[in-house]
Amino acid sequence: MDLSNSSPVITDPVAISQPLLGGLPSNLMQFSVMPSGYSSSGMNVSVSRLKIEEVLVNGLLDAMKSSSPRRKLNVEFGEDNSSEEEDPAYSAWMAKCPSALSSFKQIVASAQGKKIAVFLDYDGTLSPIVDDPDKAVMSPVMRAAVRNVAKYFPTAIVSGRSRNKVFEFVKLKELYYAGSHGMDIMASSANHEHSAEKVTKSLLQVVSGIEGATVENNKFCVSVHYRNVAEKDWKLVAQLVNEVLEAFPRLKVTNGRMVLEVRPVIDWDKGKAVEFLLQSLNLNDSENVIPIYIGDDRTDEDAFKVLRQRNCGYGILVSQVPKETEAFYSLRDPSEVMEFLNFLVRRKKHSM
Ligand SMILES: O=P(O)(O)OC[C@H]1O[C@H](O[C@H]2O[C@H](CO)[C@@H](O)[C@H](O)[C@H]2O)[C@H](O)[C@@H](O)[C@@H]1O
Repeated sequence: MDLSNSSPVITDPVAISQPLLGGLPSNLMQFSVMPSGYSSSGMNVSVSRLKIEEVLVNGLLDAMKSSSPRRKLNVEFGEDNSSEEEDPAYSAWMAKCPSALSSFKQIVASAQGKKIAVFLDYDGTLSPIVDDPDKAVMSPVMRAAVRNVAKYFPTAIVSGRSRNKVFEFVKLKELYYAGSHGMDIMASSANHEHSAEKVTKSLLQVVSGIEGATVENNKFCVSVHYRNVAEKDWKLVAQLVNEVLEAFPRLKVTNGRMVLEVRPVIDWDKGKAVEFLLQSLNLNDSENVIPIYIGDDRTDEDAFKVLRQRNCGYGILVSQVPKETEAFYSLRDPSEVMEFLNFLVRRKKHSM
């Protein structure tokens, strides 16, 4: 992720022509992007690194939310959350961000005569959050639901994981994949990967003494997981990550669901990735295309925001707790995501 030698984000014909992306139109091969706020000299790094203390506080809040009793009901399928709406705070939030299932009729009415494009986050959206990131598998029924959706609608996975890794979980060749928060559809330089390897090595060294801390190399981004670390050690994890990053001024850290995500300081995120995919897939006609983006994480907010700003399509937040969001609708958990995807397919078949 040493960004000093090359443009940070340019089309990589090798990367985008890989079979994983499956049949991208040829215009994608010519598409290139130079994000704003960046100069190829590498001097104009305008995004300041989040203070690690801030990250930690956010992380603590996140952890508190994640470990709430509501989350404990979050078995992937078949749980009874019928008392959910009785929580006044949740009900108030649902009034602002209604269920995409109960609002399904409105959603399809607005999509009448238009083409739907589906964008899906992976962790927490298609697979339930689990303690071991390597075991975040997708259930066969969810895979079948996503496969069916992709039969009728252009469908992309937009994940914080590396593209290859998320493909190993999803295993569907008919989808489009954007990994490393969208950087893995188009990042060009081998330097990025080289730097990810370097920082991964340093991070592994420093957290090796902390029980439960793990480091995951996501090709252009690196995740430091603290889900399985005793709470008393979280601050230490954060401090150590911060110290390592002192030597990598072109990297920043953001906080996810009990994970510190180290990524390049470039103006690129899941929102930009969605815009890129819409353009590349000839789906940029906001009059006739309705993009639906489903995700559970802070990084998905960038994509929700893009859809809101374009005034076309819908962000759907997966959450069992009220959250500030740019999404229009909500779903409680992956089981509801699956239900929503199945509804889309059923409705499509019905209208044919
Ligand atoms: O954009 P996503 O597909 O949601 O990826 C975001 C991060 O997801 C993974 O971590 C999260 O899920 C793990 C498995 O359920 C969980 O153990 C961890 O606490 C969560 O933060 C992934 O491992 C990270 O690398 C991604 O950045």
